Amino acid sequence: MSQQAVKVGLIGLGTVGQGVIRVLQKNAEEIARRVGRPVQVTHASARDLGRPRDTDLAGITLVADALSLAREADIDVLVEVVGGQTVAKDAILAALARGKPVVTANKALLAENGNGIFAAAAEAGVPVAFEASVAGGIPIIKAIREGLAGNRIDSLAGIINGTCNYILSQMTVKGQSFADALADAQKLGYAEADPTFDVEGVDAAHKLSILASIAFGMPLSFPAVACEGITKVTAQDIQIAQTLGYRIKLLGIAKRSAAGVELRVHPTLIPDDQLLAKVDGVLNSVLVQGNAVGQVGFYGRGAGGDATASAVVADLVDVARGLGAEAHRHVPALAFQPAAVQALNLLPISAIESCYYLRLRVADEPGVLKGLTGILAEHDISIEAILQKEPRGDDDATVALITDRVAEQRFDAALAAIQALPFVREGAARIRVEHFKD
Ligand SMILES: NC(=O)c1ccc[n+]([C@@H]2O[C@H](COP(=O)([O-])OP(=O)(O)OC[C@H]3O[C@@H](n4cnc5c(N)ncnc54)[C@H](O)[C@@H]3O)[C@@H](O)[C@H]2O)c1
Ligand SMILES: N[C@@H](CCO)C(=O)O
Ligand code: NA
Repeated sequence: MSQQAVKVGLIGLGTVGQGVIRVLQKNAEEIARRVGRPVQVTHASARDLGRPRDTDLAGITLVADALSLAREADIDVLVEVVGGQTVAKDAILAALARGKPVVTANKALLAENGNGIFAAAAEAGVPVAFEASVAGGIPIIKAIREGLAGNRIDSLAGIINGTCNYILSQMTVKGQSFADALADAQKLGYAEADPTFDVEGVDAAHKLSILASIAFGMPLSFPAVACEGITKVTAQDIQIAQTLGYRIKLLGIAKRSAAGVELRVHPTLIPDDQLLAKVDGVLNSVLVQGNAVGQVGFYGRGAGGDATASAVVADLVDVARGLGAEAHRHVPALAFQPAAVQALNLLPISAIESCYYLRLRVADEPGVLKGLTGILAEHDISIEAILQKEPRGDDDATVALITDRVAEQRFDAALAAIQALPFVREGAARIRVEHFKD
């Protein structure tokens, strides 16, 4: 067994980059036993090389810029944990062009540019590994691509943004404000460089497009993901949902049926006795429905330096074991052979069916419930639960209800008619409701 180390070039020495160095150092012996030889970061590049860091950089050659590292350094594999589009993409393509495999945690880059990057990797005959890009430390990519390869996957759904789950959990359990919970998530290293990607659902949409591709064998289709974040979820809705027996979570959902594929990210009420409702803090969880295995669930830390590094290092182990192997021996990037990846019919959100939570501010006067239920009945929408709260201080009351399943278009038509009622005030909240099999 050759003892020459596998030489890793690392670009980005932030939360994840430093985690990768720590995990490779901490578990060096176990990793060498798994690979057959040591795996070491030999070159690294950061925007500010002089910045003091807690991580031990002894023995690592610091290179002034990321592109030089990718192009010129004597490395066997490039790890990209810079984030963003420009430098990350140029460095990855430069490494691939030189026949170097790549490991990346960059879901934004893959969601936007993955089809081109995977084509370049196929051309170069080397892998691009991306386990850390979805659900942090949970080995969800490997599980879907390899562990569930015997199934036709019909759907998947899950909590795939740690920052949003942390914020919603803190608001629900500790009564913390949205702004304070977000600031904590940033301090803990969970949030993206631009946290609007997290709270507006964009990061979850990036991840969902990656999961859908490897589950259904379709090209990355990020622009087709219907995306709503958590910025409009209020403490009042969280509290009413709890009273009705639900928790609010940001979910990513991908489903395929004869009609086509639905891809959506949005806040969702989930019955509080179901698995996903109990996943709190930075934890992520993904449920996958396969036609042979049934439902499989995955659960673990979705963000943070060491948890994400766990996935990056697992990819490094895979890549290191396969160095020099013929290209056809690599697991295909999108789980299906490139020629078998097929564009599928993507459904607009208006065609999608779900149950709805609706919360309204209404005048405290007789006939309100009759007016509301009348309009829902006219649109053939049944009500599962309804709750009325007397006014406190001002003249308005609150009505909240949960509907049966209905197509979005029909629900929106009913909502427009409800909002036109003279006793309904501005500021309705409407959140989708999903029930999962445990
Ligand atoms: N933090 C997490 O929990 C987490 C989890 C999964 C995936 N990711 C992904 O991992 C990547 C890195 O995230 P992070 O949280 O470590 O971010 P970060 O901001 O902590 O680190 C990024 C580092 O890259 C450096 N950098 C920026 N431009 C550079 C350049 N041109 N050359 C060299 N270095 C440069 C920055 O100075 C920073 O230190 C992102 O793609 C992110 O989406 C993060
Ligand atoms: N910002 C991301 C990092 C992990 O991908 C999250 O909060 O889930
Ligand atoms: Na993962």
